[in-house]
Amino acid sequence: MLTQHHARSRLSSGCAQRTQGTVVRSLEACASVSAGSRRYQMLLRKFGRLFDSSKILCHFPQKKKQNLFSTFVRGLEKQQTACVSRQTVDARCLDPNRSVGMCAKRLSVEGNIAVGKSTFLRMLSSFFQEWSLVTEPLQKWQHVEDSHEGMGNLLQLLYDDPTRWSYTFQTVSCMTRFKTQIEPLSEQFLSRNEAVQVFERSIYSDRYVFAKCLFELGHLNSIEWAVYQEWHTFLTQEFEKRVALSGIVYLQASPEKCFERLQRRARKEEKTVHLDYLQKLHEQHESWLVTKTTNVHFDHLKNIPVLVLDVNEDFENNPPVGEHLMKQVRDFVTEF
Ligand SMILES: Nc1ncnc2c1ncn2[C@@H]1O[C@H](COP(=O)(O)OP(=O)(O)OP(=O)(O)O)[C@@H](O)[C@H]1O
Ligand SMILES: Nc1nc(=O)c2ncn([C@H]3C[C@H](O)[C@@H](CO)O3)c2[nH]1
Repeated sequence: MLTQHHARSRLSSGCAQRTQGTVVRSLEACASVSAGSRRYQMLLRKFGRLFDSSKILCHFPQKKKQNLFSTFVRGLEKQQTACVSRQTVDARCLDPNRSVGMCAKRLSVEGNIAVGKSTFLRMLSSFFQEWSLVTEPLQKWQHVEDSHEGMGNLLQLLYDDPTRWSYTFQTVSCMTRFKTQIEPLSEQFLSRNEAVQVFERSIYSDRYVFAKCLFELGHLNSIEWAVYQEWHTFLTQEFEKRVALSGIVYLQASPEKCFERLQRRARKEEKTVHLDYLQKLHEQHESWLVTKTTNVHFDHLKNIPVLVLDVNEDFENNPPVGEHLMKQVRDFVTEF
């Protein structure tokens, strides 16, 4: 292992055409991965080369060099559990000015209507009490301020007249999802060894499942679909890391099973939801997350890790099934 002494002697050896930014990024990356992991070794080699290949640090004032060096040494000493990929390191940082250690792993739980996402989130909250869970902002859609009527129920309007209300619904659903996804996390939460945040659905299912489906069904016309996509792309690029996810958990069940659960739950707005709509939504989920034939527009989303969990079986009233699902999520999260 590179010792403090070795690294110091390399500090004084020569110069190269590297930017300060590169050095800082390497240092931060070194500090953020587990010592002993392959990625760590790779960074170590890269870091060693940076020092070997000279000029690098001659642009830095002495104090800065010392700070950088102690950051590096702290990185060497740090024993973290997970091996973090470069892409994930980026996706985990909510604020680009924040140090790499102050990041959260961010997952979304995706799946068809009534597949059991809320139930699954409740189970996550009892297994992983330290995690931050963010439920879908459904109540906001059921209570939209209406200057004439007081409050309007947009979910009801959508299901009663989808062609009239789909565009309005998607603007509200997506806007509320953006708001929840960019909400800052407390310093206290972020400073935990493992800060994990889980969202029930995301700005991505809003577009690649629902809005796309409503367009294909003719409820969004081509102009509405184009306008929706334009502002969705714009906002996602603007917010960039603040809306990026580290992974997706896809709860998969047959449309028939979801329909059965939907009927049992009997939410009043969903009386007009039929099996064929659930079949269409199922196909959208499969194309996006399983066969990956959906054309997605954001690089980080193209390669995102997806955990597919079969939830046809009752996990709500069957503890061993539930525990097995939780274990799979635990392992999945540990991987990145
Ligand atoms: N694995 C399961 N086995 C049996 N019943 C389940 C299971 N998961 C959920 N349910 C039941 O199915 C119904 C729908 O579940 P839930 O509300 O969690 O779905 P959801 O995916 O959050 O729905 P939505 O898409 O509307 O947000 C509830 O009555 C719940 O008790
Ligand atoms: N059109 C449409 N777009 C969305 O982004 C969206 N997200 C959720 N829903 C519907 C499904 C449930 O009935 C109910 C609660 O999940 O809201 C949506 N409907």
